[in-house]
Amino acid sequence: MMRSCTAALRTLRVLRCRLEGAFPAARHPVLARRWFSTEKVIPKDQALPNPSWSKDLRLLFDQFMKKCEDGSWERLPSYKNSKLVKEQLSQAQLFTRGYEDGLGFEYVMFYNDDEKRTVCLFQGGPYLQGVPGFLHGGAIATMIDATVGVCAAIPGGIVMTANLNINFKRPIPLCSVVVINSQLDKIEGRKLFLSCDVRSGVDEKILYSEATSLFIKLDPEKSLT
Ligand SMILES: CCCCCCCC/C=C\CCCCCCCC(=O)SCCNC(=O)CCNC(=O)[C@H](O)C(C)(C)COP(=O)(O)OP(=O)(O)OC[C@H]1O[C@@H](n2cnc3c(N)ncnc32)[C@H](O)[C@@H]1OP(=O)(O)O
Repeated sequence: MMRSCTAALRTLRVLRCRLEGAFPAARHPVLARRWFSTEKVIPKDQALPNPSWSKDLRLLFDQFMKKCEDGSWERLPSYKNSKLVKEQLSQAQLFTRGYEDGLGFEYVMFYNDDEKRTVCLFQGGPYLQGVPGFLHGGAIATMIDATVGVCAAIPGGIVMTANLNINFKRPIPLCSVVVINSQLDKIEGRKLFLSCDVRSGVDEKILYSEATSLFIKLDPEKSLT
């Protein structure tokens, strides 16, 4: 128990350093002011099991938590709100965290720094339906964008999606679990190129989608609008 608490605290410290390293306040004054909160209240980490998680999602979560034990993988915490919420738009919250447990996007991401890979375990709930019984393509695109976005933001700092190219190969059944596996392929100046695939959870036999993306590191000298 004591050992796992110490390990958890260590992981938290590492994550905090990473986050601060990824987004030093000086890098992009406008976004940095918006994203960093000085509040003392500790928000709830949403990237942890809740009762809506299926057996498969829990199983995969447990397998990845095991991979975290030797430090090669890290679980990435995830929160509903940023500082922007309180200061500029009281109702703003992260798009993927806006639903009640189990109804929308249930997911957790893991990062491997050596391999520059991010894996997202994702269970899309009933409010994400497109064709009856299947996930909406926009919901799939959202989770692909979020996964490759994190994979780009950890080494790249403040980035935005410039291009996202998706091939939808098979429909994803609603409420099933998929594994989104993304990697950083190349960096050229401010451009980060990433690729990703989406496969069925646990057995990974079905290839649902494949994507490539381009993220651009924001230029602190340029205005976003
Ligand atoms: C362990 C630690 C834990 C860490 C946890 C991390 C937490 C992470 C937190 C958060 C992660 C994020 C996860 C969310 C992900 C969601 C992201 C989104 O949904 S973003 C919204 C949609 N995207 C937009 O709205 C952009 C709109 N576009 C723009 O604002 C601009 O076009 C922008 C910023 C992308 C680029 O503009 P410029 O002015 O800075 O740059 P220019 O000069 O135009 O381009 C730079 C180079 O890129 C090429 N380029 C630009 N766009 C291109 C395109 N579409 N295709 C090909 N090349 C392009 C250009 O040709 C140029 O190339 P040459 O340097 O000349 O070689």
